[in-house]
Amino acid sequence: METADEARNQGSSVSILEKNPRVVFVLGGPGSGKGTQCTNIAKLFGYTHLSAGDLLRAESESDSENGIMIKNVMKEGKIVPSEVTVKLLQQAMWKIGKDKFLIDGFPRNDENRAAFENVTGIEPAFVLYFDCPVEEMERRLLNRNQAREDDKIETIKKRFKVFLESNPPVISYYSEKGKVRKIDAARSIDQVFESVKTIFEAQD
Ligand SMILES: Nc1ncnc2c1ncn2[C@@H]1O[C@H](COP(=O)(O)OP(=O)(O)O)[C@@H](O)[C@H]1O
Ligand SMILES: Nc1ccn([C@H]2C[C@H](O)[C@@H](COP(=O)(O)OP(=O)(O)O)O2)c(=O)n1
Ligand SMILES: [Mg+2]
Repeated sequence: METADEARNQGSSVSILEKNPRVVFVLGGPGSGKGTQCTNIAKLFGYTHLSAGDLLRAESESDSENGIMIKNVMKEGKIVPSEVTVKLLQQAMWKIGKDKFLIDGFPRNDENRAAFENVTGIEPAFVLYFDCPVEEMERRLLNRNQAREDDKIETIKKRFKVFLESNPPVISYYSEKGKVRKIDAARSIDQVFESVKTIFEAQD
């Protein structure tokens, strides 16, 4: 995997990282409302929304050598190796060339977090954390209707288990840095967005 220095030596493609883009990580369990809220935040506050899951799904549908591996990992509810995901995020940031990104569904574990930091040298401005009870997340996922292979109950259960194990170390790491903005995500979409707005208005 490229380090920040190696990437810099490769010239113009890394210009976006040299600009030190503003990055907000958006975390929360499967079904907590990350994607829904990111769409609203992007519109109102001018961020570019990058969903790690969407990038991985697109990669898994391409001819990429990693396609089958990604599909299998997702079906098992596990987390794709960081080098694959970080590369996709980094490429998307270069290609889009904007300077304010919402990174949705990443970092999902401590390995994701450390890899992103090492490769890009970027620290998030803050971390938005949608806190929602598992029962509510399960109800939402079973009604999501996006024909996602991983929204079947067997995979949903596996994803919850992985989330409950892997998310706390990430939240602890950023809590110690005073960067976590936790939101009660069990309320309506509009109520959650009111809290989100307050946070972005205070930060921007
Ligand atoms: N606050 C909310 N209350 C009820 N349903 C919601 C809420 N936020 C999102 N949803 C719905 O729940 C499902 C999961 O939301 P989504 O934004 O895809 O979550 P995530 O990206 O965290 O998995 C979607 O069908 C969405 O429309
Ligand atoms: N950083 C990430 C993000 C997603 N993935 C994989 C594993 C996740 O269960 C799937 C789906 O992620 P996605 O963020 O789209 O899922 P939710 O919106 O939380 O329901 O992708 C990953 O391996 N690593
Ligand atoms: Mg999502």
